[in-house]
Amino acid sequence: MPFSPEPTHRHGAAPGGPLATDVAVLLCNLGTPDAPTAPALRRYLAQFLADPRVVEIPRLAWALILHGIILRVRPAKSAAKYATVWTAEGSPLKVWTEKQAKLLQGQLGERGLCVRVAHAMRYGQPSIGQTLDALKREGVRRVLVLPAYPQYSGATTASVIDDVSRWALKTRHLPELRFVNRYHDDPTYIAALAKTVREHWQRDGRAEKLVMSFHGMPERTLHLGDPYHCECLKTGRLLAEALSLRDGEWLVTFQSRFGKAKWLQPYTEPSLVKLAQGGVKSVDVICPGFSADCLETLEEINQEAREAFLHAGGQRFGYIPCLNDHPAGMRALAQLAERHLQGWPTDPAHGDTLAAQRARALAAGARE
Ligand SMILES: C=CC1=C(C)c2cc3[nH]c(cc4nc(cc5[nH]c(cc1n2)c(C)c5CCC(=O)O)C(CCC(=O)O)=C4C)c(C)c3C=C
Ligand SMILES: [Fe+2]
Ligand SMILES: [Fe+2]
Repeated sequence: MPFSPEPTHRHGAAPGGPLATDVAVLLCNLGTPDAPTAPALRRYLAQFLADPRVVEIPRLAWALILHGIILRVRPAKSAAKYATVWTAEGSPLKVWTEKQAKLLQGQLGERGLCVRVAHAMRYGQPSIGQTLDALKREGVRRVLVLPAYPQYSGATTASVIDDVSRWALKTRHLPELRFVNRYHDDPTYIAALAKTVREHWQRDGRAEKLVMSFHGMPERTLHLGDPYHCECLKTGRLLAEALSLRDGEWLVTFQSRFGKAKWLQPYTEPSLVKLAQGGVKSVDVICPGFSADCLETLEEINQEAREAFLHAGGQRFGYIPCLNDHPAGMRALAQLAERHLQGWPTDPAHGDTLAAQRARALAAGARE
């Protein structure tokens, strides 16, 4: 049978027919509101910020602050920001994540791997539990969970694993499960980032400094043993090495501070302002911790931080987009998945497993 990387043929959820593979990759991202409106933001933030992995303060006190203050004020403010980056197809994070799942399916197919790729969101839709249920119904018996976070943190990666575990607690016949915890130092990921920087330099010229801005975390999580900070610094160092940058030509900063506590430093926007005030005229900014452009990169960096840098005397602010659907970034994800799929039956010749045969028999029975 000719091999097709298309998810609609034997290797995907063919309408009316079962899968020829019982192996799936589940690409998980954070999730995003359904609409750039205050009610949609309230639903999204209520779920996101109630996660004890995200806000680690005693539950009762936090519930009072969250419902008494934050969910009354923040939804409208955040909705206005989302409105500035919203596209015809929806939130950028959703659009990129869907596209990445499709491309990953194709890339794995081209590598001769017969797997089903699906995507899910930790907060909002499609949820991780509902997607795992759907995969099971299609005959999937093995799932590689791939959180789209290069650097591990309790707030992101572990929270995805929590959610899969919550689904597992109420599921009788569990699939085999594997998890990718991190890929912050993966050479193909670093090379992909370096490629996007070089492409930017070729197109727009090279700035005096390369600022690598990562999403922040409360500083206390570092002292409690969260590896996130160290992994961001390692990604930064490896990217600088890949670009042959010298000390002083690059820096790592942390953005998106939330709440009053001290977060990881240096903070992105104040650093950019300090650079401009110190006479730096041009910067390039990349956000290597985000696998896809989203509110935090498009609005906070490419709008707010840009304005702050220019206002403080900077003259040129180059924004380098996230890996999104860049072929080099997709190759990195495909290679990562391939490595973690080792030993599972992904060969098309072996794709017609007992599970798939059983699913087909069931489907045939159901049609009669
Ligand atoms: C990439 C890694 C991320 C880490 C680490 C992270 C930690 C973290 N985030 C918040 C609070 C908010 N984050 C918000 C948006 C947001 N965060 C990430 C990624 C990480 N967060 C992404 C990709 C996005 C964008 C989502 C989108 O829809 O585009 C928001 C919502 C927006 C807003 O109201 O400002 C909040 C809130 C905390 C508290 C935290 C660590 C403890
Ligand atoms: Fe966040
Ligand atoms: Fe933000």
